[in-house]
Amino acid sequence: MPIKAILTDIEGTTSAVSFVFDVLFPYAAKHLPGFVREHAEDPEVAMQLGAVRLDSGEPEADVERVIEILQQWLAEDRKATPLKALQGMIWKQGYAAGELKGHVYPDAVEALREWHAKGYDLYVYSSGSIQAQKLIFGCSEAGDLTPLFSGYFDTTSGPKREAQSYRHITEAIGCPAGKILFLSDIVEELDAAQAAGMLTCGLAREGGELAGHKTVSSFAEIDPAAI
Ligand SMILES: CSCCC(=O)C(=O)COP(=O)(O)O
Ligand SMILES: [Mg+2]
Repeated sequence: MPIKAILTDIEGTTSAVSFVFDVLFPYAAKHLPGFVREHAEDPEVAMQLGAVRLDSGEPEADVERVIEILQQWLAEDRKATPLKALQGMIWKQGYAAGELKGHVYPDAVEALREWHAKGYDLYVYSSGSIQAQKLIFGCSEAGDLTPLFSGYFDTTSGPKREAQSYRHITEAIGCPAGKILFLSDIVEELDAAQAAGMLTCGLAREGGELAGHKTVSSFAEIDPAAI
């Protein structure tokens, strides 16, 4: 069955882990306290602070305590939806100020452009919020790549290591799972996508093998027509 859609992870797949860990996360950690204090009453921010109180089991937490919880989650790299939403809002300011530029590997840029031109529908699935996904590709070192994508999925579709999340995404994309190719650097994510019926390809940019999945070190090695 030929591939119709390609769904890609970001961190470690289209973009360097080091960009996320050494640039994006520290930027969010540095600006989070000031951002939350300044915007605590803004409806979008207030909604996320409420979700932190709920998820942490601390319904009475004041703003300073919520900041502490968020900093703890940041340190643990917790893929919590309210943290991810707030990170996206903070990064938006960094991209707008010219302090951030999204890293996308040149081989990923070239392949994504080629696949789009050939008619494949391209989608993103990342733990980063949809806003953060649009920013990394929209304000990338290679320019605005968002016209290449047909849609974005984040943790609101479910955790990346659970097959059910990929079933939700398949339904949203609207084509059979067997026509969707999922790309990731994490074997548990590939396993979950495969369990939901998707085809998979692992990215091991430092070399090596993602057990049970075709593995490549660059997008240049992926030919969706040959999968
Ligand atoms: C949208 S860039 C920031 C990515 C991020 O916040 C993250 O947690 C990485 O998640 P991924 O699912 O892309 O590995
Ligand atoms: Mg990844």
